[in-house]
Amino acid sequence: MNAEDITGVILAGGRGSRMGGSDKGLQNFNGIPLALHTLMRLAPQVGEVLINANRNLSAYEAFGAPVWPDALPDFAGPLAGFLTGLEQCDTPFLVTVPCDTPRFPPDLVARLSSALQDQDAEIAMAAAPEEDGQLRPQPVFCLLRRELLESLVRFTHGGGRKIDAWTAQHRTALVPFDAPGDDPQAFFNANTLAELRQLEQR
Ligand SMILES: Nc1nc2c(ncn2[C@@H]2O[C@H](COP(=O)(O)OP(=O)(O)OP(=O)(O)O)[C@@H](O)[C@H]2O)c(=O)[nH]1
Ligand SMILES: [Mg+2]
Repeated sequence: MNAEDITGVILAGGRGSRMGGSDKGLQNFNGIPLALHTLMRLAPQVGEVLINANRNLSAYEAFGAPVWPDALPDFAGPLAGFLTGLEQCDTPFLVTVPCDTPRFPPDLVARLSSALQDQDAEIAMAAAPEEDGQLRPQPVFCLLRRELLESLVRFTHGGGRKIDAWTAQHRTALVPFDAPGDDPQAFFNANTLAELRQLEQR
């Protein structure tokens, strides 16, 4: 699989309620808006990048990538961002990355792609250790075949909102990021401003 066959979508469409309702993707991380930091880390791994945001669209447009809001109303959750990404994706594959996990692996997409191909899967989902050291699925980090659009339209229009409930309907490869040399904190995300400041210091 070539990077050119993959579109990356940055999920920045949430409410940010644990950050006082602020637009998380526009919060600074080491002086750079989180969504722009994510864009710079993701761009070398894929052919194209889209930003999925629901507020302050012109601020996101200034980062230089196309910006698409959710078609589903009322902040339906990250799966709404998967749907937006698949709808706008012109490549055979889409990879989803949230805007609030600034240390995600620089080889994220390469490892998801290898697993998807090796296991002939429809979806490859990252799994990584959390603060307690336990390896857990990281459902917002998924590589998807574009053909899954129809399935996701059906699922979301039927009221489905949970990523893992949808991915369970498809052949999903779980891809561990806990090898020696992997940053054990790569998948730590910032839900609060305090967590964001902690991530900066690491
Ligand atoms: N497109 C889209 N993305 C969302 C939505 N809700 C959450 N996300 C994204 O999913 C990822 C994980 O979400 P959370 O950590 O819960 O972020 P959040 O919803 O902004 O924050 P909280 O309101 O504090 O839960 C983030 O990248 C969010 O931008 C939504 O309704 N639509
Ligand atoms: Mg949320």
